[in-house]
Amino acid sequence: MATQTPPIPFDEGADRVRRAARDASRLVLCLDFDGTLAPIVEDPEEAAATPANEAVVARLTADSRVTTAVVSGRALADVRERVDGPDVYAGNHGLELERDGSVAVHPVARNRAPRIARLCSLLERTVGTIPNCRVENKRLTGTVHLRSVPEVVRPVVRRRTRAIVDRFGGDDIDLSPGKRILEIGPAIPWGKGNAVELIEADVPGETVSVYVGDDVTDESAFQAVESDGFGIRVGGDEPSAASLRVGSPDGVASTLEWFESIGLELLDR
Ligand SMILES: O=P(O)(O)OC[C@H]1O[C@H](O[C@H]2O[C@H](CO)[C@@H](O)[C@H](O)[C@H]2O)[C@H](O)[C@@H](O)[C@@H]1O
Repeated sequence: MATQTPPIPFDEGADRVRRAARDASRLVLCLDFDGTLAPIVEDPEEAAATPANEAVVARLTADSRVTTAVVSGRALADVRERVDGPDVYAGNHGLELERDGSVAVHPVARNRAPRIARLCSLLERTVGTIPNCRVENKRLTGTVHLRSVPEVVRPVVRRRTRAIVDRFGGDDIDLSPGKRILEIGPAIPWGKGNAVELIEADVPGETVSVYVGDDVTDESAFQAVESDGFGIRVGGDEPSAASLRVGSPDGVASTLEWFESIGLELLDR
């Protein structure tokens, strides 16, 4: 596990980013969706990127020196509907990756998809009947949403979900936390960080990589970029593998605009 220290505000670390950009000829920009491009909302169906984020991602994608990727915990098909046009999409926390028009799916995750489907249907019939508890079947992973469940009831949902996943998932399926969610997925050592490494490997020349995200599953991606780039965490100064932070999806838009107006100018200087 990488050292986790409190990230510093992006503005305070911008000089380091400037120096790294001068040594590079290309920018790899990987972006999480919920809580990063899109503000967190009660109903996951209603989540949408802010207009400023949508616009700046489109402008950066149009620049030939930039590779943009959206790397989400949502199913690839879902996140694709929500953000238009990046060069690469990664869905289900990196288990599916769309590059150059073709989609690669982690083979173990593909094999375990029927188990996930079975678990999601069991969960729908059990915790899913608790008012405001929603089960999202994302094919390769599943999510139990707690955000709208009254606080006193959440421990019951957690307990029942854990019992079902232990009983019917065994050693093959993991349960992990997220922002007011429980994520069910194949127990394999693969996450967003692995997807980011594959994306970086496709880009030739000297690159500077940036990953922006807000949740625990983004930590492996911060780790992947921090050796020769920058993790930017959306949120407060809780310890993270990211060295930099911004406060909100509006702060993400300002930071992406900084890359557009200042960062790109410095490439190859
Ligand atoms: O990796 P991400 O793109 O950030 O996806 C992580 C999960 O995001 C969604 O849930 C989160 O956002 C919802 C809408 O704002 C919110 O209601 C929920 O409480 C958050 O945890 C999505 O629904 C999940 O499938 C993703 O895994």
